Amino acid sequence: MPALAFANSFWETYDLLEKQVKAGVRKAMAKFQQLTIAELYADKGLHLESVDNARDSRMRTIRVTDFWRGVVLAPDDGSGIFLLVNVVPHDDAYEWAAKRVYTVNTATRALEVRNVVAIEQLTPSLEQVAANAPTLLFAAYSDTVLRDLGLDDQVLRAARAIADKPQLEAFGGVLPEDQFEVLQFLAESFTPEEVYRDVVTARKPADVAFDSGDSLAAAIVNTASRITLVTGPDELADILDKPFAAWRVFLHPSQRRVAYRTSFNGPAQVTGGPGTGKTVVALHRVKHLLTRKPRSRVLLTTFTNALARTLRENLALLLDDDDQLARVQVTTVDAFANRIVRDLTGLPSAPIGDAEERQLWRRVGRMLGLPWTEQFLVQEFRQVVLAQNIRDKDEYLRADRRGRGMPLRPWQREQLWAAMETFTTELAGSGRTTHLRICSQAADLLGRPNAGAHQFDHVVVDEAQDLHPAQWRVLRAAVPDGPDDLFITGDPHQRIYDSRVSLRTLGISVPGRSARLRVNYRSTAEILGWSVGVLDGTPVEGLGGEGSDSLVGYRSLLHGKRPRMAGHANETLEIAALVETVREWLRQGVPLNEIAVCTRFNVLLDKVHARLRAEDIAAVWVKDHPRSDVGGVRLATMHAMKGLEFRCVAVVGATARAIPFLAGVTPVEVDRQQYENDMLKERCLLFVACTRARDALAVSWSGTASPFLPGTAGRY
Ligand SMILES: Nc1ncnc2c1ncn2[C@@H]1O[C@H](COP(=O)(O)OP(=O)(O)OP(=O)(O)O)[C@@H](O)[C@H]1O
Repeated sequence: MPALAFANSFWETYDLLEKQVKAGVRKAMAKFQQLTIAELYADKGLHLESVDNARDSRMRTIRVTDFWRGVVLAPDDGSGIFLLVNVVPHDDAYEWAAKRVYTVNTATRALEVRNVVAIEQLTPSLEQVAANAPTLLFAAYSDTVLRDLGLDDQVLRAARAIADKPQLEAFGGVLPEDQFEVLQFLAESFTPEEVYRDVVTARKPADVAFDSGDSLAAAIVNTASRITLVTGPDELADILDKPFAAWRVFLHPSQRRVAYRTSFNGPAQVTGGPGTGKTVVALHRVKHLLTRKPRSRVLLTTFTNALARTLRENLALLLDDDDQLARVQVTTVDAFANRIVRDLTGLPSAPIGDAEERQLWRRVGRMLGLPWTEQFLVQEFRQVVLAQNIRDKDEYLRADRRGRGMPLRPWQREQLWAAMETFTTELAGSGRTTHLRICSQAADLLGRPNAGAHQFDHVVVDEAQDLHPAQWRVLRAAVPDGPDDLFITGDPHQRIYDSRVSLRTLGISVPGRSARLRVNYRSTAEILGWSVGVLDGTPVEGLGGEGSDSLVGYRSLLHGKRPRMAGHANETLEIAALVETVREWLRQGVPLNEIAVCTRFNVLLDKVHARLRAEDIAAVWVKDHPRSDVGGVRLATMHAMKGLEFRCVAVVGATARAIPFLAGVTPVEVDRQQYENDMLKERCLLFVACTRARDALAVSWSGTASPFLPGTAGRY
């Protein structure tokens, strides 16, 4: 009986097909499981036939409906594996199929596809331009080096004619996938050794027929990152009927390598820019850990309750197994700490919010006649006392205040310690506490000998960049030291709260066990390029607090329109223009719940809400946690956009007064270091908001534009 495999190019179109066409695909696919190869060719309804003038003699088409055809690569190696590569309208199918050639990469041994006709047509004109180009992108590499990385004759000739990165990107869509990726890495200045390690070796599947020759069947098995092989009839029905989420099936080799690595001999870390699939990797890692040990328990944490809910839904999609699901607890660190304190002390805790905490500090400052602002007091308490788990005055007087720019004399420290005691006494008097103090208490409780039952076998941490040392202490205490204890994902470029950590000093050391993801699966290259400009190359401290992190090699394979920037004379006109933008997206068929509008503050968001309602456009607040199928444009502050994604995003009110919001930034003359941190936080906040957009991004302001918007300095 023949077997079936699906290429990712198929899923890209399948999801968009109408119901009746999908039914046609299902019916045709079922035949591949019921008939012999001879019967398939003889079947009248299927019309399995060769393609005239095809450059790849294995190309076939099948009939899906009167109007749609499937494109299939037929086996020529006696294996009987048919690869479904696309579903295309009838008239286009033959042309599409005729131009494509599938080959086996000489280095990765994976199956790749190229538009051979386009490469043949484009290369001579590129060569003409290249003859006069001052420099060529790959001039530094010899043919031998490029061939060792898997380039074949045709791609080598094309690569020799490419002058710069935009040309490479424009050409990319027609080049074989692995070879294109090798060229992209080289273009980003990775050494050939690094490219070999990150692209070629990364693709080497651990447990399959890697060296089993050039047969189509072996290559299909070796291409797990782009092809899924169907192993049984139930599986076929399952994958065709469920809404298809590519991330469940196709992992990029760099994602698969970390998610499914058998074991890490201690804490491991995955970083990467927005949309590189860190959350996807965290979910797959959970799956791996649960599968490896039948009774193991996993704690999976993220930053907000809304993100925890989405993680739970996605995990259920990925695991599809109630026993496994029951062994995972998905929560935020704060909620977990709260539960531990309640369970182990029998006492409920009542944390106050940030605004109340600031208010209390203001009262304490006034009561004691202190010269410092409440912002300074909050920061000193969080970044020195709670961060270092300081319990008494002597410890505070000796404390290392590295990272705090304003030096303090001993008598000032005495004064501050008295303020901290007043703060905690006031809190205790009203029966309240703070989230971070609950975390400190939970970490202590988990460290006691009788707490083993509350610990987990593995802890997986998503959105790790904003965790405070007290929160890290809870996570460290939630799992015994050892192999696969902590798996951490995060992006230091998305740090939007003021938490600085040194993971090593907290007993979480990752050297030799860290990986970086570089391919963005969410946004178009146009949105990404513009958003990276918001950061303006400002250096960013690494996730664990040691050294800096960078976005070198960070890229998207998708293309679309450039982000739209618009300044307006006043806010009313800006909101009117926003309504037009939203209407335009709706006219293009974008569903309401795939559109988000975000602002720095709630005041403007309220105005947007009122105006959308007046225009009969449904809108809901992200903070109300609407279910994903609830209609309505999503409204959120920039902070609430963390971790989310939408097809279209409008960032409104990006003015010089809102971003950076100087009232929240420590004045440079008070503390230069804190000023720089605060300013970076503001940049990162705008970066986070803009990188939530998949297809379209519109940024607007009234009055003077935010200085962080690339290309708009001082614009009205
Ligand atoms: N291998 C993959 N194949 C297809 N889609 C993928 C893959 N990996 C990730 N994605 C998609 O890319 C998008 C971003 O993934 P994810 O949310 O995991 O990224 P992230 O790095 O956690 O993002 P951020 O840091 O911005 O929150 C999601 O829509 C996800 O489904």
